[in-house]
Amino acid sequence: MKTYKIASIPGDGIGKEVVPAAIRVLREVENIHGGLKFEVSEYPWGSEYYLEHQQMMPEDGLGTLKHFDAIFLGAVGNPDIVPDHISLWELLINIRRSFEQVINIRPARTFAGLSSKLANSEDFDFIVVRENSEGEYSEAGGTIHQGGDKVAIQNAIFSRKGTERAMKFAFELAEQRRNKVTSATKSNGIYHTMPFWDEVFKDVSDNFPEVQTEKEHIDALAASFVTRPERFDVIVASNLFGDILTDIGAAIMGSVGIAPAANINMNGKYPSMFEPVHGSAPDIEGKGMANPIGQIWTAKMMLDHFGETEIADQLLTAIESVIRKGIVTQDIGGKATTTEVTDEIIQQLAEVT
Ligand SMILES: NC(=O)C1=CN([C@@H]2O[C@H](COP(=O)(O)OP(=O)(O)OC[C@H]3O[C@@H](n4cnc5c(N)ncnc54)[C@H](O)[C@@H]3O)[C@@H](O)[C@H]2O)C=CC1
Ligand SMILES: CC(=O)C(=O)O
Ligand SMILES: [K+]
Ligand SMILES: [Mn+2]
Repeated sequence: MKTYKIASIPGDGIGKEVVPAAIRVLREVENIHGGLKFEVSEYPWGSEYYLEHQQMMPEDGLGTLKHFDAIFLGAVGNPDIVPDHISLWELLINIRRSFEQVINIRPARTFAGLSSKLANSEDFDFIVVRENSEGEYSEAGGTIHQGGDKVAIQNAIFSRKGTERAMKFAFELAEQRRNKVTSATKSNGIYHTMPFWDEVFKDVSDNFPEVQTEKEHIDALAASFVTRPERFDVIVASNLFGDILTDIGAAIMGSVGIAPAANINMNGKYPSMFEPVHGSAPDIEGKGMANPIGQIWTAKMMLDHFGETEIADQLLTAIESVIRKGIVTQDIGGKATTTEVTDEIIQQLAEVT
């Protein structure tokens, strides 16, 4: 029996609805597989925890998480009670940085039976590799003066090490796919960091002569995601560009509610963290309407990460068949509740295996 220790952090809002749903699916994975066990420990960290303790997680929270095989997180953010930059930086971004989860992998693709928000869209299947440790998401900077004189400075940080690492990851991923990498740049408007980004891209691409490359400015690239998503294979992007592109990728699939993501630690020192692209969706919290597919597909990525690829593929097949049957939540055109979709995925999983 192989046992995986998972730290579950539902977080805020619909995170508290979709994480338990995905854990139920993982329980079915255990049943079907027979040789796998998930030891799940749940931590109630988030904005409500902050109200009580003035911090998003306990002082030794990272020490607690460190010993797990993976972290399975929903979403963080309840802007009514904690400012977003505090809640995200103290929990989500703190874990990403402290645990050196330097790459964020975010796939997007069409599914049979799921009508993309694009009219007459062709099939597409791409993965955004988002640099996850530096870039525009940075604490470097500050404010001076107050009121009308107030000035805010925010520095973007691009190291050769971090940039090269993300690009190399993207090329290696492309080699296992369709051999194409697109670089998201903006070297026409951002004077220092983006020409540097282009320079590193050129250097890394020289080591992968068989991979086709292109670079596109982020504005045009964002438009291409909408007009011609079928032409992409792997896209490598900085932290902010990758963040924005992956919400577009999710939107053209049909909904941000189905997009998965994996925050990958590459040096083996700390666990990786699996959390969907979407946030805590306060507008639909508590209504039973949250699409659980993003979180469940994220669980599939966690299974892949563990090397349990066969059952992971079966889980994706189960998700696909539920989409095809149209037993889906409102965001993708159905009437089903979070629980009904989850029940159906569990049932399909039993049937496909
Ligand atoms: N990784 C994380 O934990 C993230 C956290 N956030 C935080 O979440 C809060 C809300 O942020 P928003 O910008 O509104 O982004 P959001 O992704 O939470 O919501 C955007 C829209 O998508 C819908 N949506 C999201 N997930 C859905 C699902 N599973 N099923 C159906 N509909 C879904 C929401 O109802 C909303 O209309 C903020 O506090 C924000 O900082 C936002 C993005 C990522
Ligand atoms: C914070 C956020 O939106 C993200 O990391 O995707
Ligand atoms: K999330
Ligand atoms: Mn985002």
